Amino acid sequence: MKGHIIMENSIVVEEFVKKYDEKVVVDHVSFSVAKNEVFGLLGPNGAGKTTILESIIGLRSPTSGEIHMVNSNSATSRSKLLGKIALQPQEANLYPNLRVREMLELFASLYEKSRPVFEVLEVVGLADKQNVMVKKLTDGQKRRLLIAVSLVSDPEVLFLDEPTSSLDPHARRYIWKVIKDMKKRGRSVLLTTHSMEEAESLCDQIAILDHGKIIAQGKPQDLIFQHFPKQQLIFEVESAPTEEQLHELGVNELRITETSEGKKEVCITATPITRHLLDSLISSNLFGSVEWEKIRIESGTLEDVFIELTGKTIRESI
Ligand SMILES: Nc1ncnc2c1ncn2[C@@H]1O[C@H](COP(=O)(O)OP(=O)(O)OP(=O)(O)O)[C@@H](O)[C@H]1O
Repeated sequence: MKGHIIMENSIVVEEFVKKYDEKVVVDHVSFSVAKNEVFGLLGPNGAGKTTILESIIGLRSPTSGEIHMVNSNSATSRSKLLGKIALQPQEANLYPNLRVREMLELFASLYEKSRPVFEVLEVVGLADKQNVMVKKLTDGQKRRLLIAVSLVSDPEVLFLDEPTSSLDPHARRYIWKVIKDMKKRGRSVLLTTHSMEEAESLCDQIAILDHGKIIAQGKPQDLIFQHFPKQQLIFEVESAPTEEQLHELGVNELRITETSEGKKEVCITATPITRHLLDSLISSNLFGSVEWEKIRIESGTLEDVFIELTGKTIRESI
């Protein structure tokens, strides 16, 4: 393990292999998570996400390979990591007969340094529930409280295992806020998810896993662009310019169709749609009255990348 790599990253996983009996469930996985970065492990059920996450924390030991976190070896230096990392606890760790604030104060008292409880309550959106008994919370609020518990130690790295699965959109929004808040504070987050949408909007870097192997890794937008470089710009106009006029503006691939209201729908394909192309289209005055605020750009998604790599949707794989 090279010293300088460890210094610059919160987590470094190198050639990690995990076998149960002779079954390989994680197969030579390598990645690193930088400080101030949200890293997503994506994949269907059984892909190996939880095994990787729990091995990084030191709850499972690698069959081979190395895992380092905040400059310590996960397998051999667990005590050094106390207070520096946090994993969202299970629901069984909640005390139903305590009030929300009391429960967080109890957990905060376990650490030498902790984040103010009121601040954590604000981040997870439970400030107005601070005097409510834990047992009276809804499922979504309990999940947020569990994440609050993991925030009180003000960890350098936060681990979240499918933090938003089966949550309603309201509760999900708060979890997303927690993740963005961690990043703003210069901390790292490693999360596992089945949701491509979640990964696309939250993660700086992702690794897509299938059958224990990383099949794609990088920034979500880079992965999408690598696999689906073409983008479509779509808008409606009263009357469309000729193809020749558009070619002169640098448009090489386009489709113009008539809508049910008798307007024209212009669909321009480019690799990718650049700011320069948009500027020249808008300033050309070729389109008459275009409702520019209604234009849309369509491009590939992470789901499309997953389908291309595995031949199935992530839902079909679950
Ligand atoms: N303790 C264990 N003993 C034997 N096999 C295990 C053990 N833990 C996990 N596995 C197997 O390892 C593989 C990876 O499991 P893991 O839980 O890491 O996947 P996952 O991607 O997190 O899935 P999910 O999304 O369902 O949580 C699965 O085939 C699972 O059955």
